[in-house]
Amino acid sequence: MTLLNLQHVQRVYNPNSANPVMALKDITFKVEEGEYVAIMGESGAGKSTLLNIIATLEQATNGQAILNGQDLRQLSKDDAARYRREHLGFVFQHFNLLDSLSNRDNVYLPLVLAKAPVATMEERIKPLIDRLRINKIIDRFPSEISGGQQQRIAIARALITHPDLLLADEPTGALDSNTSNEILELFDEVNANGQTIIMVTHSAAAASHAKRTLFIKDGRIYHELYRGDLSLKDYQQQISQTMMTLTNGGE
Ligand SMILES: Nc1ncnc2c1ncn2[C@@H]1O[C@H](COP(=O)(O)OP(=O)(O)OP(=O)(O)O)[C@@H](O)[C@H]1O
Repeated sequence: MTLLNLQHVQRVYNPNSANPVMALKDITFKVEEGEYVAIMGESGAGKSTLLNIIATLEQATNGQAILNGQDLRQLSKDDAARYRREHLGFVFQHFNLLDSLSNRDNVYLPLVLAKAPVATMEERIKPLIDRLRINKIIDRFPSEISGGQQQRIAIARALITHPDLLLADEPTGALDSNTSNEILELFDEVNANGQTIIMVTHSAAAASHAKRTLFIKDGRIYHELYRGDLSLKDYQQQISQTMMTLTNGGE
């Protein structure tokens, strides 16, 4: 089933000024339930703008953005905030955990905001503690654990609402390569469990874990690669080559 359907999405910043910026010119693609899609492109290509539109943080100026049957352009600001809480999970480059809360309370936070009963929180955290291997750190504080461990807690926080879609923005950008690999393997497992993931990244190594990579250039989809049966290494090489061609202005 199609989870996300973007049709001819455009996003113009400062449309009435002397210098309007067309951050997205014409973006059309679909994401099926259970897919794992990476989005790559040079700085300024429009990746964050695209992610913000899918995340209901911004609205498309033109075109259609439909997520799980909901037309995102129809959402008011309040509706969008609720929609985000109930349907989307977020993982960021810098983890964005609250230092004053224990790791457990950080994971509970989206359910606290949704006024879920404590029993639901306790029931939902259990499989996450096992799956994300955070049992030893769950009752510490974010300042007492490593970056990779903080990202595990952030992933648990993103998954505890059972989101339709997990959005990750450079999730390994602040981690060393070994820890990045651990987090990417975790994303693989989360996806293998059926979770749909869209990840924005500058890293070919990170993108190679996704089953499909979309390349954005100047606000348009420039190219698309499927991993198919390729090994991680070969796929990563293909992604790097495509990025190089894109950066050099090739067709
Ligand atoms: N609020 C804004 N007002 C005006 N222009 C903006 C705004 N946000 C982004 N832009 C412009 O829109 C274009 C796309 O920006 P965007 O942040 O989506 O790119 P990006 O691919 O995410 O870049 P990076 O990899 O550096 O984060 C750029 O030209 C940027 O300067």
